[in-house]
Amino acid sequence: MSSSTTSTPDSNINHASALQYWNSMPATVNGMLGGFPQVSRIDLRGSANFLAKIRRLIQIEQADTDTTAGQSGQRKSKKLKRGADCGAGIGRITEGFLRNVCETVDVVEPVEKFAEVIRNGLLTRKKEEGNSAEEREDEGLVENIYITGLENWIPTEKYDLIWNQWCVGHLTDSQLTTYLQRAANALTAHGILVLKENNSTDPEGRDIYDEVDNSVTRTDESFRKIFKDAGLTLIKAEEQLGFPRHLGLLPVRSYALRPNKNEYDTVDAPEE
Ligand SMILES: C[S@@+](CC[C@H](N)C(=O)[O-])C[C@H]1O[C@@H](n2cnc3c(N)ncnc32)[C@H](O)[C@@H]1O
Repeated sequence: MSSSTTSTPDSNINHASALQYWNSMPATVNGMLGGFPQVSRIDLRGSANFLAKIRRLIQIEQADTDTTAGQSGQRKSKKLKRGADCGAGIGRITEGFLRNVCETVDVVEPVEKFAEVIRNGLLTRKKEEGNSAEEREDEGLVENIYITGLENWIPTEKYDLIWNQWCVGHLTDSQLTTYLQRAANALTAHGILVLKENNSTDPEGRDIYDEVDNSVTRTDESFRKIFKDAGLTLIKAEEQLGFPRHLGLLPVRSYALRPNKNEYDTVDAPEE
C-alpha cells in the first residue's frame, strides 16, 4: 500500500528485503494496510460483492451443464468448501470476508509473526468452556498455515477459491506466471482464482518498482498479459470503488481467473 516509488523493472525484487520490510511492520490492520486502516471495511465489502457476482456467473455455467439445477441462476449459494488466503498477513481478509463464504481456509504467509496472529487467534481457537456460540461456529475455520512466499508455495489441497490480495507485487513476472499456473492446477472444477491488487497509473504505462516495501505495482495491461502467458481466462475484472478520494490511493482492481476453457474463449474484453 506504500506510495513512495521509483521507476525500475521487476528485476529489483528481492525477497529477503521484502521480508525484512514486512518483519518491521506492526502485526495490525494498520500495518497490513500501510497506514490506511480505514479502507479495510470498504475493501472487504467490495470483495464480498465481487465474489457474489463471480459465483452467479459460475452458477449459470453449472446450471447449463446440470439438468437438476433448474432455472439458470436459481441455485442457492452455499459456502465454498475450501478457500486459500494468500499473502494473508494477520488474516484480515479471512476474518472479515472469507469466514463468511468458506467452510475452511488455508493461509499462505511468509512472515512468521503475522502467521502467529492467525495461529493464536479466534479463527483457529480450540473449543473452550465459556466461548460464545459465534466463536464455536468459527472453530477450526483455518486449517493449514503455510509459512512461505507464493513463489515457493506448492498447493497440496484443492481449492474452490484462492484469494491473493496486495501481495503478488512481491513476485517477479516470471514467478507470478508460474505461481498462477500452480494455483490454477489446485482449483476444483468450478474453482476461482482472484487477484486484488493496486494498478500502476504511470503516465508512460510502466510498472513501478516500490523501493520501500520492495514490490512492483503493475499496470492493468501487465496483469492481463501475465494472465494470458499463464494460460488463464479472465472472467471478470472490476475496480474497487468507494475509497476516500483525499487519501490519494492507487486504483485497486479485482481479477477473477480460471484455467482456459472453451466456453470463455470468446470473451476478450471482460466487463468492468
Ligand atoms: C499489504 S500486506 C497485505 C496482507 C493481506 N493480504 C491484507 O490485504 O490484509 C502484504 C503481505 O504480503 C506478504 N508477502 C511478502 N512477500 C510475499 C511473498 N513473496 N508471497 C506472499 N506474500 C508475501 C507480507 O508479509 C504481507 O503480509
